[in-house]
Amino acid sequence: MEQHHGDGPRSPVKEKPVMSNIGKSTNILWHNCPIGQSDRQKLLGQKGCVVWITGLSGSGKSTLACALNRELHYRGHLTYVLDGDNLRHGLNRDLSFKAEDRAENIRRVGEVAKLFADAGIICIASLISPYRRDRDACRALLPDSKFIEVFMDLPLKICEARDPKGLYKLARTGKIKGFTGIDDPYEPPVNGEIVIQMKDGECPSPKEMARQVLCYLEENGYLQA
Ligand SMILES: Nc1ncnc2c1ncn2[C@@H]1O[C@H](COP(=O)(O)OS(=O)(=O)O)[C@@H](OP(=O)(O)O)[C@H]1O
Ligand SMILES: Nc1ncnc2c1ncn2[C@@H]1O[C@H](COP(=O)(O)OP(=O)(O)O)[C@@H](O)[C@H]1O
Repeated sequence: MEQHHGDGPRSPVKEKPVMSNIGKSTNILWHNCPIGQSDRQKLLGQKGCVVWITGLSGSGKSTLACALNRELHYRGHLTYVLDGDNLRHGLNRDLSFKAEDRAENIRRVGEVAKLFADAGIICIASLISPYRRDRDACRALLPDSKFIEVFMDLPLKICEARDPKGLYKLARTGKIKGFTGIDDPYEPPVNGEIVIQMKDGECPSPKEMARQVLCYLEENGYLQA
């Protein structure tokens, strides 16, 4: 992040630094390093960005994240996967599934993803991220088309039939409350960059889904510095 992110004006060089107040942090100063994002991108031969995969539980988010990660890795690109389920084992272990905790979950992951993108890495984030407002807030953190939203547009019926963790069954019998798609909302993206859909009643294979995203990255210049 080479630009100044404070509330106040940019600190003039060799003049008294201008302190900022951000949230509960008072008297803080943005420090710029001489090696920046463009230097790291040149080193890596790619553009740092965030591929944000959203969709219902069981829609294939993690499957796509892993398949895309593999394809990019074998083509020599540096990637990192941020998976909602995994992050809830650590960074986000204090968060529940109520709306405000989901919002905080997405905010934190958005900020982490922004750091990865700034590092020049192709960051693949796969989270249900059910609220449009929370996803849009992440998009706003990543200007210049660095936020690529991928919607897993699979019907609830398919996701529920897969039910690899048995969670839909628990939700249907009331043993899990507030389960996305059952008794908690999911707001689909309106203008996302990529939509993964069934074709002729068939779900694309993991490799096909990954190729769809890969083509987008290639066509839009992310796979070169
Ligand atoms: N109530 C409820 N609703 C939805 N999902 C639930 C819930 N309780 C547990 N799980 C499990 O948590 C995984 C989703 O975590 P996320 O961090 O991606 O969710 S969110 O973005 O904060 O909505 C999700 O993983 P995926 O199935 O991979 O989506 C579930 O395994
Ligand atoms: N394209 C696909 N075709 C067939 N099965 C899939 C596909 N994508 C995912 N699956 C299967 O569906 C289940 C849920 O996938 P997963 O990636 O865990 O979804 P999510 O991360 O959205 O919860 C898994 O059992 C997975 O193997």
